[in-house]
Amino acid sequence: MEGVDILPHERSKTQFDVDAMKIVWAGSRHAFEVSDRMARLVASDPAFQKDNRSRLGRKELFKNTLRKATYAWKRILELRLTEEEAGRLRFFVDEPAFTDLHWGMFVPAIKGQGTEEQQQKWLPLAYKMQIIGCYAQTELGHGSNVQGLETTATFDPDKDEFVIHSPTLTSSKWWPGGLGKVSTHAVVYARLITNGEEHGVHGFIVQLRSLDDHMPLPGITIGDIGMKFGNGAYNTMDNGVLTFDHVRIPRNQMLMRVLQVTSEGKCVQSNVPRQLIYGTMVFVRQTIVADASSALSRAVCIATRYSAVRRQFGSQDGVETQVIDYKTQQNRLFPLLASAYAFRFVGEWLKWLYTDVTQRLQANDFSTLPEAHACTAGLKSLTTTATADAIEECRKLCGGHGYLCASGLPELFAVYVPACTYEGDNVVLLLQVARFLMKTVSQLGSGKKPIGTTAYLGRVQDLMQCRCEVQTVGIIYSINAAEDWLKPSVMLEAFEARSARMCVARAQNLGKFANPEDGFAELSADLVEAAVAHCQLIVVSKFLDKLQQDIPGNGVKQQLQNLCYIYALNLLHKHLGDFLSTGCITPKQASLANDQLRSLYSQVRPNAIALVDAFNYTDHYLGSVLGRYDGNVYPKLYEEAWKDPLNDSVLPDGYNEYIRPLLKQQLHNSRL
Ligand SMILES: CCCCCCCCCC/C=C\C/C=C/C(=O)SCCNC(=O)CCNC(=O)[C@H](O)C(C)(C)COP(=O)(O)OP(=O)(O)OC[C@H]1O[C@@H](n2cnc3c(N)ncnc32)[C@H](O)[C@@H]1OP(=O)(O)O
Ligand SMILES: Cc1cc2nc3c(=O)[nH]c(=O)nc-3n(C[C@H](O)[C@H](O)[C@H](O)COP(=O)(O)OP(=O)(O)OC[C@H]3O[C@@H](n4cnc5c(N)ncnc54)[C@H](O)[C@@H]3O)c2cc1C
Repeated sequence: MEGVDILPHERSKTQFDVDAMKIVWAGSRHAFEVSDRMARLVASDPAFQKDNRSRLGRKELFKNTLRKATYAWKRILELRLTEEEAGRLRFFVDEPAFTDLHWGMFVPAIKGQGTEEQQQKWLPLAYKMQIIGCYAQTELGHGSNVQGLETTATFDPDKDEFVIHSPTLTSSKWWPGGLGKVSTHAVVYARLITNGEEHGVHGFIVQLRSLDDHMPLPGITIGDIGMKFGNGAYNTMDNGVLTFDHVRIPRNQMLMRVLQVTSEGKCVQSNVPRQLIYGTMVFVRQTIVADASSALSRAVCIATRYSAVRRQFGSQDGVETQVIDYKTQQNRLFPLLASAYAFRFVGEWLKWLYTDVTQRLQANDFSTLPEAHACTAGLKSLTTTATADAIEECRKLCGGHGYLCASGLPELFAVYVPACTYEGDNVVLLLQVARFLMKTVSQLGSGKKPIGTTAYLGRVQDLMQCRCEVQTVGIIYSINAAEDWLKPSVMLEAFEARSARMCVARAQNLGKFANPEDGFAELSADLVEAAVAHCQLIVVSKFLDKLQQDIPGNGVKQQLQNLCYIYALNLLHKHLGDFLSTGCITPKQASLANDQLRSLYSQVRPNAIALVDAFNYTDHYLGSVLGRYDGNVYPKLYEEAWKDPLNDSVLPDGYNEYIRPLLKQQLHNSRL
């Protein structure tokens, strides 16, 4: 069987209702319908063509992005799309642009940190795109350490204005997307100074460019920071540099939900916590988790379809084996497929958590903010690291062809990998989680019961005390056969115990230091491992929770169960050292877990193609010859090669200048 016959044959083996799975993946029938409609709209419009991106020079590429982004906006208005539809449309256009920062950070910053009055003034302008905004926080010399920013905003009571200034080279704003060439406004983060006193970092709405001729306003120097990793990729974005030379803005352009500055320069703290200044980052980190499942599922879809099409080495009847049938391929690919689903569900849960904390904040209940910060920071870190690694693994799973731009994977990797850095470097964010965990553990003795995602720390403490005498044989008695690993309570207990024990051990080690900050710095690598264990537990537990829900559709729940256990057992295998060294499981139980994992791979194998079809990606969105829905890989790959500009002529440019003289010289020499 060849090419176009393979994937239909694979689909005929499916053991579950793919349409029902599409709805589970999308989150609801409504979400599925919106996504499906928007994906088709984009795919069918030649204006959104994207297959030439990697061949364009920077200027052409950027102009092309401007064209697409403004055309997308025109369509949004013409079709009167809802906010949800517009978001999906932009998602399927699949090209990083200034609009991401305008809608994703500038608008949320004003919503989250602006007073009612400020929102009323600025949001209508932003909603109509009469102003375009970006989020200017990071500086050349300071990114992770927000409190270390150098830009100043000094209040001048005589004029009732702030003076925004960049005192040093390192205080130049550096990186903000949309800043370099497009934004008319920015939310700029700067140290507030009133009456000679410092009051920490705050956000200010600053106009950067004239609304008439787009020229930078007096005192403002602005430009693009230059080419970034990869062809095409994130180079569609104008990440920018910006300096201020005593730029004046009215007092009412400081975002004042957290702190108000009066006309005398007095600071009045409102009743919301200072950390709300970081609120936009919490919002975006939450969206990044949902995005991780999109990027990962896209790579996995390409690698899975291609693994079914690709054959290597013989079998007895002379037909080569589909590479997807090799256990090694399954062992690399299926955990990534499982991760895509796992990240989808944890992303759904995180969205719920974010909505919940937002509602509480509106009601002046700030109690869940630290947990929301820890969860968004930790899950952002976990899912983006795993996704970036997974995209690269998918490229390798596609062999040599994965290295071609036509596979879609190099560009996907190049666009995706900065997610490990932006919105908080992943290690820095895990250290935040570790601080939160250490604080929680330190309060256990005081009788304060941990809640939410840390509730298990209270429970497992009890467990550790009452079962300490059997620790050498593992704390989980009930695993005596491979199938025992398929019990939700067993899986949860193993992940909870591992994380709790790692946290408690780290806290005990910290206690040995006279100065806790010295201890934290010295043990930071170990602390990061505990934070990872905690975040992995959250993902596993939210996947298990999902399975408790009513999931309609023939065979759908069974498939999700298989994926959930593949996700968890693969993690267990990868982090076996943690599970064994903390005495949570025995080597025998670990070996049973591996047996179970292999058996699950066999159950997923006939459903693999349908499980990636359930993502409902159009060929346009996938942007991959290897991942085509019809599996017609080789003819299309062959066709694609001829489109390369090098093939425009038989003889390359430079033949007469370089190749011909070289060959002639060799000929001449050989005749001597
Ligand atoms: C509508 C469509 C949506 C589409 C979305 C589109 C998304 C577009 C994506 C585009 C791609 C890229 C854009 C990229 C943008 C950026 O990168 S913006 C810049 C991001 N920068 C960072 O993330 C910097 C990272 N650093 C920090 O966050 C903080 O400085 C840090 C967490 C490291 C804290 O450092 P410290 O100095 O220790 O902390 P301090 O300021 O003193 O505060 C300590 C205290 O505060 C708590 N805390 C910290 N952060 C938060 C938070 N975000 N929320 C709540 N609480 C927070 C911390 O836990 C401490 O609490 P404690 O109780 O005192 O222990
Ligand atoms: C594509 C892209 C888009 C971006 N868009 C924007 C934007 O729109 N607006 C904006 O304001 N910013 C933006 N940024 C900037 C981004 O937020 C920062 O790059 C990010 O916060 C990391 O900060 P940094 O670059 O200073 O890294 P650094 O903090 O300098 O990190 C360097 C290394 O030091 C390590 N490190 C740092 N601190 C610690 C610590 N305390 N303990 C242990 N290790 C540590 C890190 O793990 C890392 O390995 C963007 C960045 C990129 C790449």
